[in-house]
Amino acid sequence: MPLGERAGFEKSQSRYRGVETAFNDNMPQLLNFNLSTGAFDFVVAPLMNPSYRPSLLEKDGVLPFAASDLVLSPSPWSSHVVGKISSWIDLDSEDETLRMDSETTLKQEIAWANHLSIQACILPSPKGASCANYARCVNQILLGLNNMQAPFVIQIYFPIIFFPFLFSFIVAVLILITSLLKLWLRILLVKTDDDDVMDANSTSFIDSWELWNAFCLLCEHHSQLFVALNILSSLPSVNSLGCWFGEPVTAAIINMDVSIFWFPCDLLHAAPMMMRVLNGAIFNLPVFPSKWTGLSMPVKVPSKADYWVLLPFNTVCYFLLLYINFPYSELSFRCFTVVVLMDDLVCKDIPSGHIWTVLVISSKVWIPFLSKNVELGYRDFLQSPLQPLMDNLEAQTYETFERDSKKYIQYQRAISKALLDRVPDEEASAVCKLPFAFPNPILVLMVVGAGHGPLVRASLQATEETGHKLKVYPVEKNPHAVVTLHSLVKLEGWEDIVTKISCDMRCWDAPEKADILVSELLGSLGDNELSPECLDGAQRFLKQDGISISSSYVKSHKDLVHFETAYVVKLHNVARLAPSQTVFTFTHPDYSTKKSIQRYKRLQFEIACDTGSAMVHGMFAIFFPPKTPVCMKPGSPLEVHFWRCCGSSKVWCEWCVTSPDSSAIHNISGRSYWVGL
Ligand SMILES: C[S@@+](CC[C@H](N)C(=O)[O-])C[C@H]1O[C@@H](n2cnc3c(N)ncnc32)[C@H](O)[C@@H]1O
Repeated sequence: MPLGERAGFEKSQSRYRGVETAFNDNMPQLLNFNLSTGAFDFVVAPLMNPSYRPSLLEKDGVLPFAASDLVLSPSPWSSHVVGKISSWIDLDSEDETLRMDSETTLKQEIAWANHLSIQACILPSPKGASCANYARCVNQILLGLNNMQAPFVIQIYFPIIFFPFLFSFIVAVLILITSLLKLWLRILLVKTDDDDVMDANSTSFIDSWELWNAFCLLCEHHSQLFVALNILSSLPSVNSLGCWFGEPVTAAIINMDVSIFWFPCDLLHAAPMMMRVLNGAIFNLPVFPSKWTGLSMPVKVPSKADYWVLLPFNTVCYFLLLYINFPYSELSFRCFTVVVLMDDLVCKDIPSGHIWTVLVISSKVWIPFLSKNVELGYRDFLQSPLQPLMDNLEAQTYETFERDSKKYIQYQRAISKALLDRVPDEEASAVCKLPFAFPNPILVLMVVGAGHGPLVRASLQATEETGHKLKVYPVEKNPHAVVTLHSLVKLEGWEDIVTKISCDMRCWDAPEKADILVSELLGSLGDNELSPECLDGAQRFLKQDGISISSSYVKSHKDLVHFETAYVVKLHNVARLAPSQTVFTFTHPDYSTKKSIQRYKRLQFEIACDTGSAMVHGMFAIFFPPKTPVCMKPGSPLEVHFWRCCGSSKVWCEWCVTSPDSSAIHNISGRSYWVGL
């Protein structure tokens, strides 16, 4: 269930705005006051009286600690309230009474939030660098939340069988139960080199990411634990900010007073001026004094469509930004949404225009970027790579390939160029002008691994574009795909031009040689669909001066078995710590006699010093995980070794890390992950 209901928006939490309030016993009034204008969708409210201390109970008998749950029906609790855990709690305090009070209060507040079916609670920031006891209690709570879920589900499924009419009720309850309470840990985003930010009781610096990482490790990276970044008036370096993009950041709490704005990064230099112009001219918003825009802070959002958030700082109220980082969001790039989080007392001092600024910007800026994006369902989802040589792909897989229209456009362009290279325009037109019947030269093109035929279509479209004539041989070893190919040829009336070949390209006895050999066997790693093996087998029927498309490619980028396997994954929630590097290169055709398709490469990745500490969980475009994540200290390089090994029935990779520390060699002899020949 989303935090609030907002008409006209697609359903993703990224659209919702909240306002932070002081404790108020009268929750209906609090909601009415803060949500009635439509500016906010939910409140971030303390659930317990801040004066409550368990140790004082016996003396003063301070009960009840909160208002009755019945003041609201379950639905508003769940969709309009985020719980704010008491900020005074300090579970790592030297003071035993405070520590014990903190633990009891934390557990009571979470249990109360859970009872109210609240979706999320914001936990206060750890008070110092040492947070082991805090993390231990949070981990216990998270474990308890999970355990609470199972019996409910069993009880609920049971009557569905016998009482189908209860279905709608049951679905509603199931939704509540399956949306487990999430915990957002507030972390102050501080610069590692910021002299002002010191551990309260020692001289050591508190690195925000290290603090979060330590907490998260202690909680075993629990999936219900998120980070809410509290951005202060000075930002860490862009590189160290990048580390957060690999973390489950659900919110950023920002001290600021007016507005935020988005700019494509190439407008960055003009940003402060543009911000004023756009505010006034396009969005019809208040134009703020230039001294505010001068304070703008660019936050780089490292994504495909790099966008920047500009944050004019002035500590009056808090703005909370939620990542649009949900796998099913329809937005095609990573971005933030605006959630205003401010104390309602402070709120009174802020002209309403400022709130409207946030409202209008957040509604207008999102809409142009909405797009149906086929990759969204695959984000951050680890998939075992396909083995199209050994296995026969399913129809659905071909359909997924075919949705990548950009790929086929690029192929069509390459084929057009190859056609022009083989028969330049002048030559073709000279042939046409001859007085006697002398046919245009007909080029031979072979699509090896044709699948359902999208590359055959791209080839024929290229002939229309260039006016050249072609004879096409699609070669496909998957008999099911050949059936589809057959129908396509018939349906399109290509029988005179296209001759289907149903066999493995490595053993096909071609009736003639090809001018152009087209293939798409790269996979995510360049060679994991075994293009070197297949194309070496196919180059027999490419003319000596023929053209291969693609012609060269590089390896760009369980227990034991799962950590010795490469995965296909559309990485989205990721911090890219260093630029990608070339690993292996293959060239086609390759007539050298002493060639080997085994490879070895050692690579060093330099990570910018101002990145701070970081954790490496994997490498390359196809994801190779190290068995144990590699902890990087500022300034130390990552050294990895990579081997491509070939046997008589399989091809596999082995890899290891040798710096900053040495790992074992992964996947030795292809014991866990290999590609069958
Ligand atoms: C990645 S798919 C590409 C399919 C199609 N060209 C496309 O773009 O949709 C690779 C195709 O090559 C076929 N293939 C793989 N190895 C082959 C071989 N040795 N001989 C013939 N076909 C092969 C697979 O069956 C599969 O259909």
